[in-house]
Amino acid sequence: MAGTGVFEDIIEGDVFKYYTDGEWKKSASGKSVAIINPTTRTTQYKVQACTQEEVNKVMESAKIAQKQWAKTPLWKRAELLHKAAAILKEHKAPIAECLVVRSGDLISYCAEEGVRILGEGKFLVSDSFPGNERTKYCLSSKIPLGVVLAIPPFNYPVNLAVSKIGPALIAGNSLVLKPPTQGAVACLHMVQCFHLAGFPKGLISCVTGKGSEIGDFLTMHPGVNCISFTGGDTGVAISKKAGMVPLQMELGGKDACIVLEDADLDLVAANIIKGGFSYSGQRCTAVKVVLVMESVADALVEKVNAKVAKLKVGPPEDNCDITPVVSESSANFIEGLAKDAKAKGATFCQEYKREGNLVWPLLLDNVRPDMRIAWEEPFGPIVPVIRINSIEEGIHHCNASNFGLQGCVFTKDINKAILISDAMETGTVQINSAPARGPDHFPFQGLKDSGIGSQGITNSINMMTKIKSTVINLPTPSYTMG
Ligand SMILES: NC(=O)c1ccc[n+]([C@@H]2O[C@H](COP(=O)([O-])OP(=O)(O)OC[C@H]3O[C@@H](n4cnc5c(N)ncnc54)[C@H](O)[C@@H]3O)[C@@H](O)[C@H]2O)c1
Repeated sequence: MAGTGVFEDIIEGDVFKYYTDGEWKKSASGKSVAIINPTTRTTQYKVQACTQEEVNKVMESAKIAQKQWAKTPLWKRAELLHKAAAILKEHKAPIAECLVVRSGDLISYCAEEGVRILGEGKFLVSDSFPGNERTKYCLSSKIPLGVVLAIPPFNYPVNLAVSKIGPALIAGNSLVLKPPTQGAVACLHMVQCFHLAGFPKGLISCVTGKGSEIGDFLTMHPGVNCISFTGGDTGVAISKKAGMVPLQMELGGKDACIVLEDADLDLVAANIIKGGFSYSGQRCTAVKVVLVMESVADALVEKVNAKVAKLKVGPPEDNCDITPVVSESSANFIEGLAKDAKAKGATFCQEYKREGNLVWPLLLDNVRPDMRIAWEEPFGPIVPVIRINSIEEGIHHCNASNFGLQGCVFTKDINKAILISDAMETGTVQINSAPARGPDHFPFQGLKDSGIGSQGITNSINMMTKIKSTVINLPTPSYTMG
């Protein structure tokens, strides 16, 4: 149960506390933010509404703690991360087993990868550049950035938090976490695992509150040296407001699934179900548009429909496949897309049905480019199908999107698959599988409005460091003789 056992300290009354200076505290604001249960649409939990003053204090502590942490040997940093990973895995029950095991492994991998890549630097000699003798030796190494601000989204609140925390800490940074309100409770439990591991005070903090009150204040705070954000369009706005700090942005997507005539349609149908409807479609890498060759479209739609009919719809407690989407506004948005498609003549393979935040799975056939669903990210269980007459048409649709996260192509012809993959303007293309993030050490990045930079453990560690060089100047050229 949330807030019990070793997690007792993180809650008082019915409000979860925030974490700063190694302690769980109540905000001086006396206010809280409600977390609404998507099924019952009533308040399930509450978190502190932190003030700007409290954010300032958190930033101050983070700065001080980072200076000490940067002087902590790499192996010791790794040791503490391994400890946190073990504690997280040990206490998976109250957080949710499926969220935690992968995250524990991710933290351990960060520790191991960090020890390897941060233990190495570069040595350059000057005579490789024209006009120079060998009079200068350049030693360069990776050093921390300072305070990293981590902002994960609601749909993977633990995994997408530790994918920022692990790299930041192993690289010698301190970390301020601002969890998504829907998902904050899982985040706060995860933070307690880091607390129990014994990280120094102030090194990790977790502030909760209203985006309108502390969102911009955090992202524009002069104490922040790096922002790692995963979410929607908010990220585009943040990137315009943030100062001269490195940004890692993993944003929305409109992942296309291109299906050629020779594709294994059973495999495609299974991947559309998994890729389009798991998590009720609330995944950045969900299949968000199917671009299928006209000649196989009827057969594919029939296979997908047969599988949609088998999806269990209802509350998460009943282990259903399709469960209520995160908020009423999200359900309203999805409904808007469905209504627009209806008005413009899309074929509804199932009847549109909604109760509260629960939206029944829906496949829309014969979608055309003038419909909003052809371009917008529903973040719900609706998958549009656009019938195409050539591969070029499919690639053109994919590349006309303002998003460029992932895409996938289904064909038995590897040569065509490679050509299509190269032509698709997306951060990753999956061949014969639905888009997906991971394993967590794979590079993961979005082009265009889908992001800045690249995630993946190695890339994130590198991104959260800067290069420092020391040049040794010799009075006379010196060449190694053997
Ligand atoms: N590319 C990826 O890796 C990836 C992964 C998961 C989700 N997503 C995207 O995330 C979106 C869904 O998640 P969401 O609804 O939580 O996204 P969101 O953009 O609404 O919120 C993301 C985070 O930003 C915070 N936030 C909101 N306003 C803020 C502000 N002004 N300043 C600072 N922080 C602020 C939120 O509290 C939350 O923690 C979808 O668009 C999805 O595609 C992307």
